[in-house]
Amino acid sequence: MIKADNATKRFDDITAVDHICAEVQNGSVYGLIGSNGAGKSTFLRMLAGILAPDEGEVWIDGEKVFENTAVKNRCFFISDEQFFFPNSTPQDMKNYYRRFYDKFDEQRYFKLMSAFGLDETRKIRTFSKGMKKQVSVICGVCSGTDYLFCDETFDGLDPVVRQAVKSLFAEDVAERGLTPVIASHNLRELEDICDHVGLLHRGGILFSRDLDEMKLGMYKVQCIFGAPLPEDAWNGFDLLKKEQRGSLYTITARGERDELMAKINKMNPTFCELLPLTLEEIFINETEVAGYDVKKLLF
Ligand SMILES: Nc1ncnc2c1ncn2[C@@H]1O[C@H](COP(=O)(O)OP(=O)(O)OP(=O)(O)O)[C@@H](O)[C@H]1O
Repeated sequence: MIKADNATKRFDDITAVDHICAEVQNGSVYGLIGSNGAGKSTFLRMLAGILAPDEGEVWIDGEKVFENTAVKNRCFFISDEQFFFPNSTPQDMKNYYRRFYDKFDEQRYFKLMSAFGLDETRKIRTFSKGMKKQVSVICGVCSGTDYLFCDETFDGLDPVVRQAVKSLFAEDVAERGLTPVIASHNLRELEDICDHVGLLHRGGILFSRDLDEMKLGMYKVQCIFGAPLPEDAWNGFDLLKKEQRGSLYTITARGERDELMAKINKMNPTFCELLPLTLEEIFINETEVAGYDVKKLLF
């Protein structure tokens, strides 16, 4: 388990990370979301033991992270600003990581390089931004670490590769209990992968919640009626959102699923179905309830 206990980092008069207390359970996928400058990269670097806290502490499975080689051997950091040795090839980087990480899986590296269509003997500086990211991701998952810290890792990847990377992460989470912590300013990029999301704002964690918990008791329903409904038709519902286009309504409401559907069916819709809620919708609704306007913080 990763634990930040009042973790604080200052750069001169800027407090980039401000007394953060947070926990990341092993085997979960933690999304760290926040606008530009919120402190995501700094916090991620503290979790990975790259930056020392000025105040507070970061622990991994009860051990301090900073300057702890044994703990660092269990962590891989995929930086937003890609780091490769000058003039290096993927093969050089693989050999470097193989020396550092005891559990580096070389066979898997070969397999993934070929699956992603990357030439391991070509100079990385000649690769595109997305290809460089792919090399980092492949080295990251092949290092066999327990924790993977990803800073804007999906940014710049095309949709097919993004999905492939998400599948790789999901496979490692399921098969060997990997714990990825993924920082992004875009909630949509964390869709389908995170089970826990923390919202960072001005260096502090505003909100940290389990997605299944957030989804509980919140439903989105699309229904069509013979004619537009009167204004007071939805009065008996705990509505979070209502959209209307003629006689087509899309509502997001709190409540118990069967009770909600029974109430709508009593209104005699010609069509009615439950729709899945997007991560963005869940998050917006939930943070509104907690008193924050997430649209102002993220979009
Ligand atoms: N090395 C540094 N020296 C001085 N200030 C820094 C340094 N690194 C970060 N900061 C400041 O700390 C604050 C948080 O920066 P950080 O990079 O952690 O934010 P972020 O949430 O990752 O932003 P982005 O989404 O834009 O990458 C910002 O105000 C930034 O200017």
